[in-house]
Amino acid sequence: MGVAVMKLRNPPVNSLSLECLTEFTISLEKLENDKSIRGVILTSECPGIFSAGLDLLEMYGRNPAHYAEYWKNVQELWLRLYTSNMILVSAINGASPAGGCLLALCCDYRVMADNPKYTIGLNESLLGIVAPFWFKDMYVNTIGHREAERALQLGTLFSPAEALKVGVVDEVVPEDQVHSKARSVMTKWLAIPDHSRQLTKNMMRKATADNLIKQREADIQNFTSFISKDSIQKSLHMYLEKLKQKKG
Ligand SMILES: CCCCCCC/C=C/C(=O)SCCNC(=O)CCNC(=O)[C@H](O)C(C)(C)COP(=O)(O)OP(=O)(O)OC[C@H]1O[C@@H](n2cnc3c(N)ncnc32)[C@H](O)[C@@H]1OP(=O)(O)O
Repeated sequence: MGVAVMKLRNPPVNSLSLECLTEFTISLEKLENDKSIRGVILTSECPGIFSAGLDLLEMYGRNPAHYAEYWKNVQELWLRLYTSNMILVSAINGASPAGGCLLALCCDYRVMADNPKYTIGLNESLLGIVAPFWFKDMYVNTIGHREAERALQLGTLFSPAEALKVGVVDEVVPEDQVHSKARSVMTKWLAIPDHSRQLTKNMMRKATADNLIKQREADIQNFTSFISKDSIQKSLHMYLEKLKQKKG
C-alpha cells in the first residue's frame, strides 16, 4: 500500500550520532523521491528504546567545527521530517527523551506502547542545556503554550498515560499492538487524497519550518557557542557520569 517502515538501529540506545543522522536524512530523501511511497511508519529496532535523542558524545569534548557540522545535520533532518509530504506515523516502542521525542513530534500521528518504563518528553533542561526555539515551537504546536512552558522548564519525561493526557502522543496501546495500531492509523490517513492532505499539512507547519530556515546559520552559531561553553561542557560531563553511575 505504498508504506515504508523505517526502523532506527543504532545500538545500544539509538542515539542520533552524526552518521546516524546523515543516514536517516538520506533514507528519508530517497523515500520522499519514490512516488510509490505515501507513508512511513517510524519505529525502533532497539528493545525498549525508541531513541535516546541527540548523541551526547557529538556535543561533548569536540571542537567548534564539529559542533557546527553536527548541528547543521540535526537541522537538516528536522526540516526533512517536519515538512515531509509523506504521512508519518511513529510507533514509539521505547524510551523517547529529547531528540527522540523530537523525531516523534515531527510525525503526523504518534502511537506509544503502554509501558510505564518508557518515557517521552523534551528533558533538555535536566541536562543543563536548553531546547532550541524550533524544538520549543513544535512542542507548543503540539501541546499548547502553557503545557510546553511547564514541561520545558521542568524537563518533564512523561509516562505513556501522562503523554496521552497532555497530547504529546495521540494514542497509547498495549506494547504488542503498537505496530498493528500504527498500520491501521496509516490506513485511515491513506484514505485522504494526498494533494489536500499535503497542502493542509504545509499550511499548518510552514511558518514553524520557515522560522528556522530564515535563521539557520545564526542558529548554528548560537548552538556552537552555547555548547562550547565550559559551564555547558561541565553539565554534559556530569550528566554522562550520572548515566554511567546508574549502571552501578
Ligand atoms: C542552543 C542549543 C542548545 C543545545 C540543544 C541540544 C538539544 C539536545 C537534545 C538531546 O537529545 S540531548 C540527549 C538527551 N538524551 C537523554 O537525556 C537520554 C539519556 N539516556 C538515558 O536516559 C538512558 O540511556 C536511556 C535512553 C533511558 C536508556 O537507558 P538504559 O538503562 O537502557 O541504557 P544506559 O545504560 O543508560 O545507556 C547505555 C549506553 O548508552 C549511553 N547513552 C545513553 N544515552 C545517550 C545519548 N543520548 N548519547 C550518547 N550516549 C548515550 C550511555 O551513556 C551508556 O553508555 P556506556 O556507559 O555503555 O558507555
